[in-house]
Amino acid sequence: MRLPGRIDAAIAVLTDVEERHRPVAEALKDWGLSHRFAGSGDRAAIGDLVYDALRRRSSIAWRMGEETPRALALGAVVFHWAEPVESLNQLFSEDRHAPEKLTESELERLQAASEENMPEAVRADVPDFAAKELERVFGTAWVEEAMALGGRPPLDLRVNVLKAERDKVEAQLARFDVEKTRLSPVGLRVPPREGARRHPNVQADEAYQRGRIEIQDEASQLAALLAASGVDDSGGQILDFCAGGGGKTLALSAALANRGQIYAHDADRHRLAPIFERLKRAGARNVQVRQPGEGALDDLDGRMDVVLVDAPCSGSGTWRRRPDAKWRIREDALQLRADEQEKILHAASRFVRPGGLLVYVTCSLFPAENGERVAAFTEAQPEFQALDLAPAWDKVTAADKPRWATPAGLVLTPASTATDGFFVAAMARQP
Ligand SMILES: C[S@@+](CC[C@H](N)C(=O)[O-])C[C@H]1O[C@@H](n2cnc3c(N)ncnc32)[C@H](O)[C@@H]1O
Repeated sequence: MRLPGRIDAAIAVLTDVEERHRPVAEALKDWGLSHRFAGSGDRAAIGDLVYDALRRRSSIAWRMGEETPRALALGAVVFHWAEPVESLNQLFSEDRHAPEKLTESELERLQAASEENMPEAVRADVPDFAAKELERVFGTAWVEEAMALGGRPPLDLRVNVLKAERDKVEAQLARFDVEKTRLSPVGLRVPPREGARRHPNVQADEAYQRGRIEIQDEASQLAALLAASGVDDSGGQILDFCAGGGGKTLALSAALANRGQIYAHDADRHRLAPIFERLKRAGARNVQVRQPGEGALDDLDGRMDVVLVDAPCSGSGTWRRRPDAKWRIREDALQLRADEQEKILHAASRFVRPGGLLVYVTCSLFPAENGERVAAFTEAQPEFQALDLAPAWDKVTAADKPRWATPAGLVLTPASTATDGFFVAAMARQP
């Protein structure tokens, strides 16, 4: 397929997403199944175009004067892939898979390159209520922070130090143009790709198959390292209360060098299911999986050095990877999330031993899910005190402290730390 056919396909996928309220990944998969002639390069390029159109949806719509799938796809190609608008109609006329030729008004809109007079809220490319939340954390820097949430993400890998060394894996994966991550001492990064170039399929690589690497954003790696720094080098006991598929559990296991004991728990046994295979591949031997159920954790009451709560959240920090979620989220869902987060914090806190740590993590940037939850929790349970993470940060990384660090928690963002958006806080229980 050439570019016109890919644009036409992107319009079809965006239409499916809009009209049937479908997640992008599913709509793309279906398109691939019903167009088997398209190669993997085509599918990746169509995916990139759809994702880029959604990442920049409000600013593209503003420049095009309409928010149709066609306007979004054309705008993404011209404004963000720097495709010269003058040659598009010629290309379209030479390709039978092309969309309809550009109208006069589309040509005019696509050629009027200026973003002058674009309102801040449009340039930020986030829903209005999110703009307010972001302004509460980042003040005047909120537009810059919001815009970075509309960029393309890198592909980050965590080197599993139980099985491999970072330098060696970096050399083995040199053909993927990997580089060492700046903050995480165990990370490698494939930088974001330009235009229709795609990221390598690292899961097919021997390094992945043999458990030497995991796919994990640098911010997640840091969150796990910060949590693990709450136990000493001889090991300790950590409860990963919301372990899901085990991303952070595996990172904790490696950070403890297979010493101590980690308990992986989740309220949803289906989410936990992949963990068994992943633990095996990673060679993690210090993890016990605790399936949910009445009394499943009773023996851990008041005994854990660290309890990690990687809470369910809006995911606003990961909008680069899931831009469709950015436009689907509703303001009233935030309150429901906040209530859920509060309940989980209280439920998890009973497992922290006196003198131990409750580490609270979200992949959100909204204060309603972050600092405010910590403040509400410590007010309700005064035997827990928010702990300044600065010393822990210095223990896990040689990098400077992040820009958005306060004694109540660290905020990592695409703009300030070149990671996904993450919040990490620690609360110490009185000895
Ligand atoms: C952000 S995800 C966890 C991701 C995981 N830690 C990782 O690194 O791959 C949040 C998880 O919290 C779980 N969860 C939701 N409510 C819970 C509850 N009340 N108790 C424990 N886990 C819960 C969800 O099932 C979900 O797997």
